[in-house]
Amino acid sequence: MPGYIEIFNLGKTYDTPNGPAIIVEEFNLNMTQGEYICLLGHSGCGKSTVLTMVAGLNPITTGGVVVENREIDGPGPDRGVVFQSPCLMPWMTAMDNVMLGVNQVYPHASKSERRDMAGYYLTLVGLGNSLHTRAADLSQGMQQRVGIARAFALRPKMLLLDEPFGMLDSLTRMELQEVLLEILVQDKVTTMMITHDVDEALFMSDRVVMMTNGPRARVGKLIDIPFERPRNRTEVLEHNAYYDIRGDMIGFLEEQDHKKLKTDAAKREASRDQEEQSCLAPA
Ligand SMILES: Nc1ncnc2c1ncn2[C@@H]1O[C@H](COP(=O)(O)OP(=O)(O)OP(=O)(O)O)[C@@H](O)[C@H]1O
Repeated sequence: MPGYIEIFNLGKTYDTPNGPAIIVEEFNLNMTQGEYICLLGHSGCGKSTVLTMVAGLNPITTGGVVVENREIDGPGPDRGVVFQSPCLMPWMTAMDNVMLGVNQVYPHASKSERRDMAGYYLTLVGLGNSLHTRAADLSQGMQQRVGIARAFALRPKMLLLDEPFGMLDSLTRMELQEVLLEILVQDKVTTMMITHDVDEALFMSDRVVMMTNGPRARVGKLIDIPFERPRNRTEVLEHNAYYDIRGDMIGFLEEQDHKKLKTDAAKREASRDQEEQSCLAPA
């Protein structure tokens, strides 16, 4: 059955000084509407490469991405992106930062409708009292809230989050995870999020995509997360499947570690052999 989001045979080759490097290859994934997926894998395996290709910000080498029956060919308002740092205009207010995107995507709505839209999402993320505060005067957590409101206010079909809570302290992080889930219950936006945090993936997602180590990274394993929504952190932590699934995820990452150690050792041996051969070769 075709997915609401279809990612088929997605591949990325970067040109490097040492020649082409195939970072992602044959990455395949279908998502249903409203599904929340986390991408998990070792640092440098290619998670951001996949996410930025889906966002249309990174040219695709092979394969493609279909969002609700339309193959993407670049960035678009149907996909909202939130990075680790929200990149706001520091001299503009929270409201004006959100309005920047809303004005572009909804030029035919009246000014008051656009302000209502921006104000609505800023209030949902807990910034109802800071609408007119300059971004530079907001804490990091508040700035990230503006980033999330900005993405939602465009009413995207898909939300792409690249470690959105990575720079926040653990309390703010937990608070924002809950804010995000609350909005998603209402808006049902299909979401792909990168995280390094196994517990965050367990709390947030419907499925976790475990990526293999690069080069040629792909989907290594898909893990279903069975916890009911709306989720309550304590109930999730106390669920009898929690530690089994967590163990499964960590087991996969450890397995990838072993494979990497083996490939690195084989590479070192091959380069030593090559050096020896060149020393023995007649001048
Ligand atoms: N523009 C580029 N040119 C060449 N190589 C690149 C480029 N961008 C990324 N890479 C390489 O591609 C690989 C995957 O990078 P990517 O940022 O997608 O990984 P990641 O899994 O998101 O990493 P992290 O978890 O550390 O953020 C890395 O080896 C990186 O050095």
